[in-house]
Amino acid sequence: MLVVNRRLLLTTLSTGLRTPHLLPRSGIRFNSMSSSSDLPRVDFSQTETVGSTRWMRLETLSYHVAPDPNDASGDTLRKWDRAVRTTKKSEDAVDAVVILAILRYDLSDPSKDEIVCVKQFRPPVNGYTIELPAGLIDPNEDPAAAAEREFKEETGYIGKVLSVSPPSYLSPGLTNESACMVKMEVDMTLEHNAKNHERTESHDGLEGCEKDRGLEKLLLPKVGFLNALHDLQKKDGVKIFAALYSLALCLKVCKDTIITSQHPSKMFPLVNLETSVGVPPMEVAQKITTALKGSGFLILTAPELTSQLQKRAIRAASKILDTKQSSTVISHPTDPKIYAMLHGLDFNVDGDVSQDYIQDLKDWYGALRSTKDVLLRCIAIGLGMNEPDFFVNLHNEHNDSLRLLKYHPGDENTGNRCKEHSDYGTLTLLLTDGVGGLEAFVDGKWRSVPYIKDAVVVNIGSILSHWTRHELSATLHRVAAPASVGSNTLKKAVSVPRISLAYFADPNRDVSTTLQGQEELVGASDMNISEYIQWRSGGSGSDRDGVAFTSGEKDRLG
Ligand SMILES: O=C(O)CCC(=O)C(=O)O
Ligand SMILES: [Fe+2]
Repeated sequence: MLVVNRRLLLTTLSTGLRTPHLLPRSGIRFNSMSSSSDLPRVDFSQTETVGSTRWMRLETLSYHVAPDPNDASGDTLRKWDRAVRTTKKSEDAVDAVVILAILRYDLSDPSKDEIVCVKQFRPPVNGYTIELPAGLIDPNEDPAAAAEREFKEETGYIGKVLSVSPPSYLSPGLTNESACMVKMEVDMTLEHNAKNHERTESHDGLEGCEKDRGLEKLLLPKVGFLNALHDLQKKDGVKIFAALYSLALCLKVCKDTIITSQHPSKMFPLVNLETSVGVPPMEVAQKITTALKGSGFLILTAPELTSQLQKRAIRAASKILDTKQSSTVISHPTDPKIYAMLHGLDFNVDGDVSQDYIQDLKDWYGALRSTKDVLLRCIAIGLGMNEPDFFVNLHNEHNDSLRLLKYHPGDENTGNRCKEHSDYGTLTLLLTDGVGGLEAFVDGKWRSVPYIKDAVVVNIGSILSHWTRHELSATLHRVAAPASVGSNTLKKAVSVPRISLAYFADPNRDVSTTLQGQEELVGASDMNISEYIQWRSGGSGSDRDGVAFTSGEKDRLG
């Protein structure tokens, strides 16, 4: 978009230049005459060099600004300090190239692409940074050639230049340093690149200063790039180059836009939580609360619920549920499924299970735990409560459980794989392997809850519905199959096993099911949370003769 300087337009109008034949066809006016409308402008003849080293010069610039009618002094001269590279040949010469290089492993599958980054010690920030590969352009070298050379020096790969940007400015408040952004593609099926790939990160080609600074290449996935940067920042304390962070944000915004535009469901909206800590933006809180007041369901993406963690959790659940002769794995007495209930962070799984799978589930559980707190804050804010942490404080014992579920394959005669019920806690976060069947009873009909890759389903349980005087809905749901009454589920879905992981958030044990000043939860008079959960779930035994929904919820089912 072209931004037209308002002051320039006004000056143009008052000096009478608004005759139609002076206007370019686009209708945007340019003033090429030298007048006060050229201002502000630097007067380089007055530049003072304050200090200089081999590589850098500190200058104080003088620049003129337009007279300010409110400034009686009439002073139009201003000063600004800047750093200049001593290698710069002229005011407009480009100093450097910054390289966005994409490693292509499979030309038909861009989801496998990686972005080449470099980690190095940077004395000005007294720490390690993660940046794009970059380097100064040699005298008489063109930017594309400089990019190819620098890229090979820093990473060992041979890349093909796809585009070169106009000069862009790295920190224009501080320096006139400029760089062309060069986009490169690295074909990893080429022998040279494949060979170089086998070597470890710090490679032999580096010399002098680059070696001293411990420069090493880091290959980060293009899908989930922003999360990969956050992880590095959190775990290794690396400092992130601003251009790299903007690139990661743009990739994320594009991905969210594509997913949202493909999924415009009002009943089960897709919401991006945007943050995994603290207080979420008001707009997000409102979207979440509106959905949970409506269908009681929504589909959620959140920074901590990465695609990688989700894949690992599904695989771990599948492996654990396949463990032979494990007392942790229970056959459901009525539904065609097996399940395992894991409580707290010390998952106790009986049988021969790799600790790696237990760790995968612990990581998933940990990510859900912080996401749960942000969701509870969203709900408090969205309901207009004064205390955003009201619900969080009622959950600070973190009495959550993770139910791993595996549904057996069936055929067209198979009915419900999980019979209709409401969840009894406060919030449920559900991850599935994408096999269909989840249906919610909304506005008198069973409706399929869509599956969105890399997202989880969130729904409200009876306690939170009750605490909010049913402003939030504990909606009945089920995992249907073709023979379920009123089902939309296809035969294809039931012909394969189905894995899901339901994370149930329960409040602190000694909280009453009835918050002060409210009517009691139907059928649960005088129970604390422990007793109530016992009553609803049927205890910890395998007979599961609990209560699937409260009588009020049953009325809504009709
Ligand atoms: O497996 C599913 O998709 C849903 C499971 C469920 O609703 C539950 O276990 O409460
Ligand atoms: Fe459920």
